Amino acid sequence: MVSIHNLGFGYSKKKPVFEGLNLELQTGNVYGLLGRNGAGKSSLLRNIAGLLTPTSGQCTVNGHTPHLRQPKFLQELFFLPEELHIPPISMKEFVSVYAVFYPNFSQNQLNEYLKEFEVDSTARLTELSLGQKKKALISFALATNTPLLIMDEPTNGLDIPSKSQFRKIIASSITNERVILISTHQVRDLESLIDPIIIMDNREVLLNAGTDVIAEKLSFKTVQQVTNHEKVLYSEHSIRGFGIVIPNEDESYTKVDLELLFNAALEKPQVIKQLFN
Ligand SMILES: Nc1ncnc2c1ncn2[C@@H]1O[C@H](COP(=O)(O)OP(=O)(O)OP(=O)(O)O)[C@@H](O)[C@H]1O
Repeated sequence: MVSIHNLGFGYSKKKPVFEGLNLELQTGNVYGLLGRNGAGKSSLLRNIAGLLTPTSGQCTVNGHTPHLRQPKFLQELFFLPEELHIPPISMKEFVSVYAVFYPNFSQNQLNEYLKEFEVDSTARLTELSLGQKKKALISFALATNTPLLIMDEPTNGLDIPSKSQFRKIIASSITNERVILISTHQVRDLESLIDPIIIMDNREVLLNAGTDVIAEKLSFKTVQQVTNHEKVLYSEHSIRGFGIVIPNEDESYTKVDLELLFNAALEKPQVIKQLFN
């Protein structure tokens, strides 16, 4: 559904944000996009949403070129940015203005999500708290039923119960016709939801793989002593000992620890690229 080949982008010619970036996104998945601050996650999302124009390469979404912003493409995409710009109107008025742009918008689904998130649909959106605003717009975004839904840091500002409601709602709304792409720093909050995992660093995509493939290739363990140093891709001290990432050589599958995976990818980018490409 999303196909990116050799994509280059920069805010100035001298300083590219990414170069030669390749990425394929298939329907039926909730992708988690990870990367350190400034890695280019928001810029990539905005390129896919057609809000920024690539300097080289191609990006297509369901056959559309995003930056041309053709009406048919805009109907198929909902982009929820990290910083929300909300008009001083109620959700009912918001629906009457914006729902017409989305042919598969469902009022019933919107009501269901707002109820699940316990958001007052009669209040002016600008008078809601940050978390409530986010939940109102996440509900609207999901109710548009667009084939591509992009959310930049959606769980920022959500309290603990809302994060679990978010996971539940997203998990129930993914279909075989849809791609949900979520950029996040809050890997612990979304660990059970996002799969495949995309890691961006140093102007490129280091990894784009499902957790089944990751577990096939890497083991995540807690050990008391780090031995066999040459095999250990990454280790970090914790209260329980050392969390380590090593190549999976004995076909025993461990649960993927996203934080360890992320740190391992940043510490040994070439090894991770070789393992997965
Ligand atoms: N409007 C802009 N004008 C110029 N440079 C920008 C602009 N927005 C972002 N950048 C630069 O582009 C690079 C990538 O930024 P981007 O916001 O895409 O990263 P990110 O991975 O989303 O970061 P974060 O995790 O901090 O949100 C950074 O070096 C940033 O300084």
